[in-house]
Formats: sequence, C-alpha cells, structure tokens
Amino acid sequence: AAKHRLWPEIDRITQEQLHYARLGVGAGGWQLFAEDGDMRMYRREEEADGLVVDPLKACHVVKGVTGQEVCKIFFSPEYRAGWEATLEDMTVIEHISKDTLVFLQTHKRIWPASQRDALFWSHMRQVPDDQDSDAQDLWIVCNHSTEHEEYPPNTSKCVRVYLTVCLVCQTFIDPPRENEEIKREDITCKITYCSVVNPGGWAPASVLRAVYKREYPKFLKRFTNFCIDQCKDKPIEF
Ligand SMILES: O=S(=O)(CCO)c1ccc(-c2ccc(C3CCCC3)c([C@H]3C[C@H]3c3ccccn3)c2)cc1
Repeated sequence: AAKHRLWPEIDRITQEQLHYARLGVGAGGWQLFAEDGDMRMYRREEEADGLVVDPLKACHVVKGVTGQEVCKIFFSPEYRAGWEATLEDMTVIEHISKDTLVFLQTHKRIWPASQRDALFWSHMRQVPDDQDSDAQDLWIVCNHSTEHEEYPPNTSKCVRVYLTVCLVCQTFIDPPRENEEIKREDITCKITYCSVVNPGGWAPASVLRAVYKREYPKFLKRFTNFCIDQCKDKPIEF
C-alpha cells in the first residue's frame, strides 16, 4: 500500500527507539529512582531550555502475558481508559494503518502545572530478535509527538507536551513437559519502557521531578496489572 507521508519518520524513530531500549542501564548516567518487585525505574536528569525533560527507562518482568498481548493493550485505544489514570480525554484523529494511529489526548491537570495535551502517532510492530535467535520475536510500540493542522498546540485550555515513548516486550517460554500445552504460568514477558516528555511550557523543575517520581511507578504498575487481568482468562496470543 502507498506509504503515508509520516512513514519514513515512523520507521526511523521506531528503529531508533528499539535500539535505545535495548541498551542497558550500565552506561549513560542512569540513576535508579524507584523499585517495586521486579520493576526497576531509572532516570537521567536533563533540561532543555530550562525545562525538565528527564529521560526515563523502566525495566519490568511480568509473568503470565506475552509481548504481543502487552503491546496490543498499550497500543489499542479501547483499553486506554482502563489503565491510563492521568487521562482525561482521548481521540484517535487518524487511522494511518491497522498498526499505526494518531492520538490526541488530554491529561488531568497536575497542580500547579497547567493542563497538558499530547498529539502523537503510535506504531506497533513485531521485530525478529537478531541478538537471541532462539528467543521469541520482540514487539514494540512507539509513540512520538507529531503535528496536525486541525489541532494546533497551546490552545487556551492546554499546553502541548512533546514526547517520545517506546514499550519493548520480549516473551520467554519455559518449555512444558512432553505433549503438554503451554500454560500462562510458563510465560514471562520482559518489558522495557522508555520515555522522554518535554512538558512544553514552564513548570517548576522540583514540581515536575516530584510528579515524575510519583506518576511513573504508578503508571507502569497499573498498566502491567491491567494486562495480567485482561489476559488471564483468554487464550494465549503469541
Ligand atoms: O506512555 S504514553 O504514551 C501512554 C499513553 O497515554 C504517555 C505517558 C506519559 C505522558 C505524560 C503526559 C504529561 C505529563 C506531565 C508533563 C507536565 C504535567 C503532566 C507526564 C509526566 C507527569 C508524568 C507522568 C508519567 C506517567 C503518567 C502520567 N504522568 C506524562 C503521556 C503519554
């Protein structure tokens, strides 16, 4: 099919984000700022024009779900209200393809910052794992801010944030006994979530860092618990 005007950017950024997600946290000044069970959250303190844009990288291991199931839930609009607690409104403003959508969403106001909205394309794809041949394929969802002439930034109501986010999932299967089918307890999903959010307009660094410290661990824990709950009584999707 004829590729969309955004396709070259979508392809380039998705590949860049996959590479970035697969880099460990050993190098690059990552500092651990939150831990909860198997979840480890790291950030780097960075500012752009005096605004806090701390990159975040979270690593988590979740049993009982596959990478495809997790990425589908993260990507699909119909599940988002179930796990995205800070969401106030969400619209799909363009269906580029079955695995690429453009979202406009407003987030609940976080005092004292003014309310934010985000306009971004979201792309999901499966990639062969070239670093580990006998592992399952990787699944990735990449969200990246974009523009749309009907939805200019910074209306009277919202300040537009600029974000790049990726969710990379790898599925591991403990082989069941001979002639036994794979059960959910034999499946483990390794999740890497990376995000860089530019708040768009001024917000005090101390406030933003406090919000990030509070919101990100809650967000990933809520999201992964939602996935487990959504999938537990359904056939496994590899
Ligand atoms: O992964 S996604 O694509 C999932 C689709 O929804 C995503 C994640 C996070 C955001 C977002 C948007 C606004 C803010 C801030 C900036 C100043 C005031 C609001 C934050 C910061 C506050 C951090 C945060 C982290 C997680 C959840 C909510 N809040 C995050 C948007 C999209």
